[in-house]
Amino acid sequence: LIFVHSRCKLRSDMEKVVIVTGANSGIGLALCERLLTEDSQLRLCLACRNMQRAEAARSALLTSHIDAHIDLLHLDVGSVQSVLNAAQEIKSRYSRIDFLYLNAGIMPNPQVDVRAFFKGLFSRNVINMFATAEGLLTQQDRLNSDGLQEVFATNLFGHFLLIRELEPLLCQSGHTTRVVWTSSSNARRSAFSIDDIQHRNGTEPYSSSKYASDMISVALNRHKNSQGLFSSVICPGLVMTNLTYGILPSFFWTLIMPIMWLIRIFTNTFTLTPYNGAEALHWLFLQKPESLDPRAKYHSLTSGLGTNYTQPRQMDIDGEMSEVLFSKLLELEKVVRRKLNERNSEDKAHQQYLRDIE
Ligand SMILES: NC(=O)C1=CN([C@@H]2O[C@H](COP(=O)(O)OP(=O)(O)OC[C@H]3O[C@@H](n4cnc5c(N)ncnc54)[C@H](OP(=O)(O)O)[C@@H]3O)[C@@H](O)[C@H]2O)C=CC1
Ligand SMILES: CC(C)CCC[C@@H](C)[C@H]1CC[C@H]2C3=C(CC[C@]12C)[C@@]1(C)CCC(=O)[C@@H](C)[C@@H]1CC3
Repeated sequence: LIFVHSRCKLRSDMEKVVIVTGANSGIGLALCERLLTEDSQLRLCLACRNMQRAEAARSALLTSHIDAHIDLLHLDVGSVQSVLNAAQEIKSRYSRIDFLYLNAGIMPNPQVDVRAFFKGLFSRNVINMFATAEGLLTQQDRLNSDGLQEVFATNLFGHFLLIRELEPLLCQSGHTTRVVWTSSSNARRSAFSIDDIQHRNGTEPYSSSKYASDMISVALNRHKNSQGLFSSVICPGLVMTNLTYGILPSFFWTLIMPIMWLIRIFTNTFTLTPYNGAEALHWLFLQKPESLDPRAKYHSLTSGLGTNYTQPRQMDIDGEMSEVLFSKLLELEKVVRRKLNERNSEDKAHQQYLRDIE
């Protein structure tokens, strides 16, 4: 019995624990598929807001990886309460985390500036326009039920709060944990304002939130590397997923798809398939954290001949500003926790009142 027990313990010690947010579709799902192919011993946790889609994703993964150890976790990164509940659940399920992939993201109500597109098409900036969508895209954001801007809350703050809640697991002596943010080459310094971190007053909340995640990754490395937590950011390139299909009407995508494959010959950033887009996420899984550059964004790229590779590119980050953002997020965390406690006690009081008058 002791022998069996120690073998089981050995197996669970060797199993890497990997959590992926937004794992039920697109790049997140492709990453899960690639990780299971790389390491069949993984303990993989799909952290999703829609449990039906999460269940479907697990079934799809199990068809090609029959013995895989796949857990599901309910997590809506856009809701403070959901993040706190999910973190609690993670702490009760796992004794350590090896990789935390912060991949969930949204781009609501996107608008394409068609005039800017055609202007850009005949300019020297055309390749950059196709790689970053600079000057082409705006979005309409809204407040969520926590009173936060939805894009900021989903793409950045929910993930930040998750890291904060999981700190006891992520920062353990003698163990290294890797946090990987799915950022974007659409992240742009000029779209971000340190005086408006939620982007309440602009029309590029997506770009702002992704730039903020780049900065937070740099700040996390400064604060947490000594405690064994290493953070990286990636850009998957332009990938055809639910997010991109939401930008133009579907008939339009069908029309321009042959052109997209043609453009791919001239730019390596048109990775197009979720498998290709997950290249940098997969590549980071195989790297030693000490060998990584905390100020680099790792790009998934696909050559004209279809070869996938990962390339680091320096990010345009001001260290001082990333520290200020880090402090502002810590402040905001205090505020949302206080508000949530107040809301919960009001709810309790209301329920008590209802019971009393019954
Ligand atoms: N596609 C592209 O060209 C690029 C994508 N990215 C980034 O890649 C990441 C993955 O997107 P992609 O695969 O393209 O698009 P998908 O829409 O296919 O995937 C997004 C995933 O995030 C999940 N998600 C969204 N909101 C929440 C939430 N509040 N809580 C939990 N999960 C949530 C979605 O779940 P659900 O199914 O419930 O909506 C879905 O699983 C995003 O961060 C995106 O910004 C970056 C650069 C380029
Ligand atoms: C004739 C039409 C008006 C053509 C429109 C083309 C655009 C829809 C694409 C050109 C570059 C694309 C792009 C993205 C979305 C679709 C385009 C704007 C992204 C913004 C998708 C999400 C990201 O994070 C970026 C890295 C992508 C960059 C390129």
